[in-house]
Amino acid sequence: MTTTTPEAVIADARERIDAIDDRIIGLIQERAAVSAVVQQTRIASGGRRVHLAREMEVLNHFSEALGKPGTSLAMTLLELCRGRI
Ligand SMILES: C=C(O[C@@H]1C=C(C(=O)O)C=C[C@H]1O)C(=O)O
Repeated sequence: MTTTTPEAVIADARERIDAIDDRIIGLIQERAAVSAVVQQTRIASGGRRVHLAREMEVLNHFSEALGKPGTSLAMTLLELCRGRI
């Protein structure tokens, strides 16, 4: 029989959390790069960097999935991807 201490369970779970966080950070960087393509293309064709109607769709997507904190998360994500407005 294997005995597992609470300390070992916590240390193992934290390692998994760190690995998940690394993946989330990578996905955010990937999202920012894709977002930059859209923004640069729009600016190059005479448009604006920011498109508020689209941002509302992103905010709604996150709030439907995650509730009110999802809105805050989406706002931070938008700031990371297009800068402050
Ligand atoms: C990427 C776009 O440009 C900007 C960045 C967005 C984003 O990162 O999701 C959303 C709307 C725009 O303000 C877009 O219009 O889709």
